[in-house]
Amino acid sequence: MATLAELLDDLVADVDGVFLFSPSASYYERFDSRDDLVVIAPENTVDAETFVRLPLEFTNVEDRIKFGIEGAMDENIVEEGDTVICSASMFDGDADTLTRVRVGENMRSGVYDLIVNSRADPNVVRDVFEVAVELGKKGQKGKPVGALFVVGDAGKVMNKSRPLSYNPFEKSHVHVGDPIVNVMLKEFSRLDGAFVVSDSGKIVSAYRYLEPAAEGVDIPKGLGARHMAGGAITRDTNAIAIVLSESDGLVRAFKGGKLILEIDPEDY
Ligand SMILES: Nc1ncnc2c1ncn2[C@@H]1O[C@H](COP(=O)(O)OP(=O)(O)OP(=O)(O)O)[C@@H](O)[C@H]1O
Ligand SMILES: [Mn+2]
Repeated sequence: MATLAELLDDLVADVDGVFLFSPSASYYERFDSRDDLVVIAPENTVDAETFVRLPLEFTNVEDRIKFGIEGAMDENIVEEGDTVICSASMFDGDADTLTRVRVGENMRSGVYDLIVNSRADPNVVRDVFEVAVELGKKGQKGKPVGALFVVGDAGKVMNKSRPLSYNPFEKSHVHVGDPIVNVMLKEFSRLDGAFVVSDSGKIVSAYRYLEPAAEGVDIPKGLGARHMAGGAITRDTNAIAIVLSESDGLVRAFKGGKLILEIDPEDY
């Protein structure tokens, strides 16, 4: 029979990295001599040599860990096949959880890059992405719907688009992330055109017909006008586009005129 300490030894044996999620200074100092230490936190308050930024609140520890590992992959700190031990706090206070994780290429969803390296606020990108995923999962009244969200650089996006109908958000000051707004976005997704969202998350307009220049846009063949317009506007402006396809149900994101993420909402 193994003792508890032996079981823990097995858990942490032969790891390629030790990932500390938001460690306190005193906890961090206890590890000081290791050179495979990675701190993953909103800010590098412990002055760690290797640091990955976590720009969002994650109450769910699994989501936090997945997001942090994807960030570490993006920064070339770990790669597929590596095994890391993650230390995190699940309840209040200091680290209370150790998890052994094998890094897989399937963890590189593109979501970290999208959220961290976009012009708009990371929380705004996350909220819009989640609305698109939820819409993709449930559809609208059981039927599949498509939707196009253009996020960030809203002034320029407005200049490169025109209204298809009156803008229901004209005089309102509503922001993505409000539960009521998410209901409105889902409701309006049945209507034509794009939603335009500002860097700070204000919904600037619905019903926008995008008219970006399409030259130099590198979008996979087979995608239609919604995806082309969404992709092209991100080359013409510093916005990103998050697109839910009505026909194949996938959520895609575009940045700089390129497809950077493609996920099935059912798997997310
Ligand atoms: N330039 C545009 N700006 C904003 N919305 C557009 C534009 N072009 C198309 N759309 C919207 O996309 C909808 C679907 O068009 P289309 O089928 O050509 O796109 P798609 O890329 O094939 O998307 P899906 O996979 O959802 O069918 C249109 O009904 C319209 O609401
Ligand atoms: Mn289509």
